[in-house]
Amino acid sequence: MAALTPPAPVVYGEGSRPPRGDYARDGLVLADYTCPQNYAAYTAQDHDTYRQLFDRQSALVPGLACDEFIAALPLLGVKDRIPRFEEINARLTPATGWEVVAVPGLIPEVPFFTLLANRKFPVTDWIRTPEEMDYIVEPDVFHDLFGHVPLLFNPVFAAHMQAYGAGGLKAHGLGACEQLSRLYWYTIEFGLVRQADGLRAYGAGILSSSGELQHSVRSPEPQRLALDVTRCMRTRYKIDSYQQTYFVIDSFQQLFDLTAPDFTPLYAQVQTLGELAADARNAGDTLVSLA
Ligand SMILES: C[C@H](O)[C@H](O)[C@H]1CNc2nc(N)[nH]c(=O)c2N1
Ligand SMILES: N[C@@H](Cc1ccccc1)C(=O)O
Ligand SMILES: [Fe+2]
Repeated sequence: MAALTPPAPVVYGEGSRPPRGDYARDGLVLADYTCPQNYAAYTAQDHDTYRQLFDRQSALVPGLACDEFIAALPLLGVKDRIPRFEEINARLTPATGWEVVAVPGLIPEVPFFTLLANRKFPVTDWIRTPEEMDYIVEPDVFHDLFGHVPLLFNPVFAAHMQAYGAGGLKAHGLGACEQLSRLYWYTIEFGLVRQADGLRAYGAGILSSSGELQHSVRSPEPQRLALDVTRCMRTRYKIDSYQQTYFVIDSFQQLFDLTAPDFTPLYAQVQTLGELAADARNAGDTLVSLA
């Protein structure tokens, strides 16, 4: 797929101007919450935390992470210290037009989706403390770089992520952010893909987790459903435990195709059908077995 030319930067209207982070750039005021990666602020302990996380997690991925992720992981470059984002962009931008940009943490939906729509992936520029090695509440630089960035080297997934940005801004306008965030959660963060040689993880929340990678692909405990967009958008999720339900795709092209149609009628259908618990069993679900 030819590298898509990123659209012109988005200029915020007054209403969506964020409380901080207004940057004047090339004459445009781009209030997008991004900040330069504060590389000097990282301590030796921070770099060592990244190295330990990278070594532990990359040893776990064979047989559990999808092939595209394993193929792209080396493109993150250095693994004995936190990479400079421009080191990654030197490879990523020529590959799919994506650019990693630093943000101070979780940012509001509109700036987040606007960045995605412009092929800019927001990467948190701090790293967890050694005490948080096994669990963090918010995404840190390791979750974002290790979990999210490798698949941005894949042209189909890269195009899908940009479509998410535009879709997110549309959902915001329709008041459907909650529904769309469930789809994001169960695909981009916790999605599974069925390969010829079995189930594998592609969701960043799984790929960057030492415990959930094995659980999601091997445990008989959770249910696994073939991805149905409406079913997925009805399904609540928990942020502080392993998923009780995983949604499974057959390929990134299928994911791209399933999410291409206009979601407006689906958002209405989700409202009518109502929400489902994270572990709900529902008639019409297509179960995916472990074998
Ligand atoms: C879209 C997703 O569901 C969630 O709402 C957004 C909000 N803001 C974010 N901000 C950052 N920095 N990183 C993220 O992953 C997200 N996720
Ligand atoms: N096709 C969706 C937008 C979208 C694209 C890709 C991923 C998620 C959402 C819509 O019309 O709202
Ligand atoms: Fe994430």
